[in-house]
Amino acid sequence: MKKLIIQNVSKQFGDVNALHNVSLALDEGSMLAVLGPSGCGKTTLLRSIAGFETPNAGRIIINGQTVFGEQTNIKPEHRKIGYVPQHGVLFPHLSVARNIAFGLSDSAYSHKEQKAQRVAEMLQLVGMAGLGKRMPHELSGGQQQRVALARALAPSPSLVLLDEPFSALDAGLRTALREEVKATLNQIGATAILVTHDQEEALSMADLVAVMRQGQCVQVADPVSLYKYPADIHVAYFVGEAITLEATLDHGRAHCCFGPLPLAPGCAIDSSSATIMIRPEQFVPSAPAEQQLGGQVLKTIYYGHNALVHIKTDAKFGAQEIQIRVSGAHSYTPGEYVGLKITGEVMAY
Ligand SMILES: Nc1ncnc2c1ncn2[C@@H]1O[C@H](COP(=O)(O)OP(=O)(O)OP(=O)(O)O)[C@@H](O)[C@H]1O
Repeated sequence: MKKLIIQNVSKQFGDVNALHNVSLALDEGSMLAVLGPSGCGKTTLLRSIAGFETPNAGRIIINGQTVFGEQTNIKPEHRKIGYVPQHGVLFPHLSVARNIAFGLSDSAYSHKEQKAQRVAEMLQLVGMAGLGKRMPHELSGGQQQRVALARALAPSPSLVLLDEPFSALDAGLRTALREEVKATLNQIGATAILVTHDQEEALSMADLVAVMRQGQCVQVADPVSLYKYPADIHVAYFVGEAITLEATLDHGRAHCCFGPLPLAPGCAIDSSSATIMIRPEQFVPSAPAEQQLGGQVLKTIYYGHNALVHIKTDAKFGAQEIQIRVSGAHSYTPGEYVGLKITGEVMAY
């Protein structure tokens, strides 16, 4: 069953089209990442789903119930949504336990003991059992975000909305917390939407990624398909490093300065003028050989687990500056000549 359906939602602020005809659908128990650059409309979309923003057009259905559209606009507090905002999430004057209990209604949890029990369950869920008496300022940034998640999950929401919840954390903590949050949401079968401008976060956490640009949803795909088959060059660059080359397409092959290359499914088969896209890790270094693609190392950018090696291909292969991704265990010296093989298919636009 679809937990969330968004149909042609638009929102204008004056003459800014913050959202333009956005449509999305999300399965129960899955996570959607909304990915896009600053100002593309991510937060407006999240706030429209939550009911904090009223769209100008469209329809939003949660759990089979229209919460917006067709003369309906259900108030945020009746949409059964858990919201984890970016900053300033906890009430500073309330203990961790009281922060978590804040969203628990007296009707659903009429006894004090029931509330305390639910708070204890939530603390356990986010790995903070026994810390309910602490005040927010006595917690690390990561712990504060875990409490914010516990508070959002406590009332058993239909949908959990996470608005860049890791952006204020340092890199190491961010990676660890991403995995924890994903595991926690999986454990309770939550359906969630994560807003982020970090492609690594979107690809590593979500089942489905929606890429937004200037208020529009330009592609919705699972992480592997999105990375391998981006809808256009801009999406290709947004979700990773890309090398683009001019080519002609003929009978399902791209002909470029590196020779003939197989085309990914769904690309045009014939064209006298196309741009192809290759990912840096599709280049595999090999021993230099006659008539085989190769070039001279310009520089290496080392990332530890892997490295990007900048190479200028040989003149007979177009003297192109490209980047290839190699294991961090190998080192390449500027001036060194390396042979290159290209693996997999290329996208053409
Ligand atoms: N309340 C508002 N009044 C006027 N313009 C707004 C308002 N809220 C958002 N906008 C505009 O709508 C567009 C989309 O904004 P939004 O905050 O949704 O983008 P975003 O993708 O979440 O950006 P960021 O990643 O920087 O948070 C932007 O041009 C923004 O300036």
